[in-house]
Amino acid sequence: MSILQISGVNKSFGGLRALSNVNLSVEEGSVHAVIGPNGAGKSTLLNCLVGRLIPDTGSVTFDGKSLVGLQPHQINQAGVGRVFQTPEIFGELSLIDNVLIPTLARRDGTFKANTIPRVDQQKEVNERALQMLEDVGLTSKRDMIANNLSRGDKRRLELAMCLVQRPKLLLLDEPTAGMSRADTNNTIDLLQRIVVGHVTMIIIEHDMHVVFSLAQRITVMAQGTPIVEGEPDSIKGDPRVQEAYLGGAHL
Ligand SMILES: Nc1ncnc2c1ncn2[C@@H]1O[C@H](COP(=O)(O)OP(=O)(O)OP(=O)(O)O)[C@@H](O)[C@H]1O
Repeated sequence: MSILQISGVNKSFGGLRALSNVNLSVEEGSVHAVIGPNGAGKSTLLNCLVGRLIPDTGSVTFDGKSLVGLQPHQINQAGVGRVFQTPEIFGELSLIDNVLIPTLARRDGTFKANTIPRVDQQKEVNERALQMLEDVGLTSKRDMIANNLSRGDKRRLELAMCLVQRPKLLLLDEPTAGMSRADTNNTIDLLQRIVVGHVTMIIIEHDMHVVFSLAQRITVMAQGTPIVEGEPDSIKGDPRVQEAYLGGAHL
């Protein structure tokens, strides 16, 4: 059963057509990668899903509900979580407070900063936030100020902030960009452990090692439109994909 249906989506910036008649369906519980060369429209598509951009035409239906025209926070409340390339964390706060904030936001539907101390005393919320830090391997740093974390740990923290809200769909934009091979492999392990099989995920990624380690289905975009879709093995050998990547050097 599909949880996300994108139909006939177009998006232009002035005279530049960034998305052209995009149709994409994502199966509930799957990991779906969207790949393609630079400028293919991947980030534009993701931005249309999270409400940062509004498609010029077309529909985006998530869990039976239209997302087009909703504000980013409304889309988040509908169950779509996202981790983008630049971690969006509260840099001056401790890790545990960073995770408590979205826990609270999800629970009450609103967030008020002055409720943090009160919530801190609530066992259930606290335990959930602590468990989340444990899941991403940051328990020992729970009282550190988030700004002092390494780049990789900031991404782990943002993933925790996202997952603690129990999204039905998780969007990841290049989760391993700029990471060493060791950090990349750690991230793959982490995602396999706490996301794959638990949450439907769309991942945009240039690193094919990451894509083929995680994805069950892959859509290849080029010049704003999906050109091929299929299971990883069929994508690897598809000549249209090789061509889109100028000889297939990335694959
Ligand atoms: N806000 C914007 N204003 C004008 N043009 C834009 C804007 N955002 C994206 N574009 C253009 O739209 C096209 C698609 O860009 P997009 O960032 O979606 O591609 P991408 O596949 O994510 O590329 P990359 O892998 O390099 O991140 C590109 O030609 C880009 O220059």
